[in-house]
Amino acid sequence: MTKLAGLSHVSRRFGDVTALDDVTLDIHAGSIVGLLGPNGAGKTTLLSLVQGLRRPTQGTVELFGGSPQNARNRLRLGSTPQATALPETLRVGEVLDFVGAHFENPVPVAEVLEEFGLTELARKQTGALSGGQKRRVSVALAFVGRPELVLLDEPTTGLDVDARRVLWEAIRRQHDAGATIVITSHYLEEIEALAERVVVLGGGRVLEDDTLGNVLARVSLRQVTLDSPQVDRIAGLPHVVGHEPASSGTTFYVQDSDALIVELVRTGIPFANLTVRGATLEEAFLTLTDTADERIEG
Ligand SMILES: Nc1ncnc2c1ncn2[C@@H]1O[C@H](COP(=O)(O)OP(=O)(O)OP(=O)(O)O)[C@@H](O)[C@H]1O
Repeated sequence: MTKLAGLSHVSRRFGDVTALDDVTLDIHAGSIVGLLGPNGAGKTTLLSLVQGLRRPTQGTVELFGGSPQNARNRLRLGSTPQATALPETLRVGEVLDFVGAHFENPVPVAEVLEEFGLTELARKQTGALSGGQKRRVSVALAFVGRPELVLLDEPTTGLDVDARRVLWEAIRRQHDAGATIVITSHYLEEIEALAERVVVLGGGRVLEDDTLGNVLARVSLRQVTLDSPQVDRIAGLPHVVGHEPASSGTTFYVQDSDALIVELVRTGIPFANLTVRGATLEEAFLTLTDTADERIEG
């Protein structure tokens, strides 16, 4: 497997804030890596180090076998700029042309427009685009230079479901054509739709780094909601990984709901109004990262 980028024992601090804490991670050619984590987990900081926009406080970052600060290495990398960074008075086609001119062998503008469903918008000034349209232009820009590695930071935030799916299909086609992709997202369904490997960041640390299937299996929790005067005692039982107040009673996140109920009966803890349902992946993932935060803080 060819290593395209890597972080070795990387920490990055901003004053008192530790955005990344001893992160070691390699990105190999041919994969789509999903980078997940709650707000402030360190995802954007990690991408900015790989892009050479920031330097690590400790540890080393490598891009195509060299330094991310090396301009020749950066030419082999594509990334989404912030939507607000688009020059407002230029037309969509002109922006794609302008960015393409920085690369040796750019994709023809008409082809990029077609691939990302932007043909109709080619003559529109970017300042007149909707938020979702700007996002699509930003993602298209990442692919203009035929990059080997593409970093997509929350590419579909603010898009409706249909627009999101159109972008996912384009990203998948680009991957099939040879691009290696790192994508950050708050949307688990996005990571599920695209990623083969999942890295979960929390509090600046790598909490999980595994195949999509294995990570999903680990975060597949069930929710048991009930009324009880002894919430703390239930929270301390085996299988319970988290709990929070519900509209009626308390919801406990558990790996094995049957085992919890057996345990409730065995210990004689009083309870009423019990319901069980599968946790959504979003809920399961947040519980996983919250639990890890408590572990790190505690
Ligand atoms: N330039 C900066 N100056 C000070 N603190 C920063 C800076 N950039 C990031 N941080 C802090 O570092 C931590 C990680 O931020 P980062 O933006 O990498 O997280 P993230 O996972 O991308 O979050 P989000 O999902 O909200 O975009 C946060 O606590 C953030 O406040």
